[in-house]
Amino acid sequence: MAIESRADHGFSTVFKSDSIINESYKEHDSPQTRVFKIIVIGDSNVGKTCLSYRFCGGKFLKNPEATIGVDFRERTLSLDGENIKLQIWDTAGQERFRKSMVEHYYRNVHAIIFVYDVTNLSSFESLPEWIEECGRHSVPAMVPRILVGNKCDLKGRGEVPTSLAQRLADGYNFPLFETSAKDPAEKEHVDAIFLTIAYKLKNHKPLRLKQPSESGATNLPVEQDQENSCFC
Ligand SMILES: Nc1nc2c(ncn2[C@@H]2O[C@H](COP(=O)(O)OP(=O)(O)OP(=O)(O)O)[C@@H](O)[C@H]2O)c(=O)[nH]1
Repeated sequence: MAIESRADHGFSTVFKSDSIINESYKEHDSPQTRVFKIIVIGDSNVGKTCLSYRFCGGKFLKNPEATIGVDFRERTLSLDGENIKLQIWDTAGQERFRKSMVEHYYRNVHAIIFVYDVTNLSSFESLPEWIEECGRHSVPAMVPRILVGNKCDLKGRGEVPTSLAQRLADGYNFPLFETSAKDPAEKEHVDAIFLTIAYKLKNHKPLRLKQPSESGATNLPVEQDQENSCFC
């Protein structure tokens, strides 16, 4: 079953209905809750669905189906007394399942997670293409991007050495995480990846110098929209 997307996105598309709403969402969602959109990008089969499910549902999803378009999950966190809702867009890796959706993935995104499979060199070699795709969709440079190597439980059979991944991450100035959506011992590490992003976004205090023509006052800090925000 599918549900229509909300009108405030200004488009009509479908999401799968397996969205997982953290229990805390119902209890704590309030006008003060800040919502951040995070997209998870990478080749098919690298574990994007399993990673987002591990974070939002706390479990390893057995037998996931290939994502068609986008799966939508969310989890609300309470950070230093403030509610932060992370809206995770788990995107399709297969071109045929994503092409009509790509514009929607990147619109108003707050952070991007690029995923590769540590046992699959070609999924790692695809990363520059995924990163360039973001550039082509005008994602502002200040939107945080991170790199995640998944399936570390299979690391013995690994094809992508950490040193190689670190070089790529350094080249782009992205943080690198290696983890496993499958290994229960890595559950907290997966949480930590998303928490790192949440804190970064939470601590973002957008400022803009108001122009004299707007108010008569000068140098007053006010909220600005995402396009001009710095998340650093
Ligand atoms: N060993 C191991 N397998 C994993 C892990 N994460 C995912 N998998 C397996 O990898 C396969 C693909 O996982 P998905 O999460 O569906 O991959 P995806 O990137 O979302 O794939 P698309 O939806 O096609 O883009 C499944 O068989 C999962 O069980 C992991 O951390 N370790």
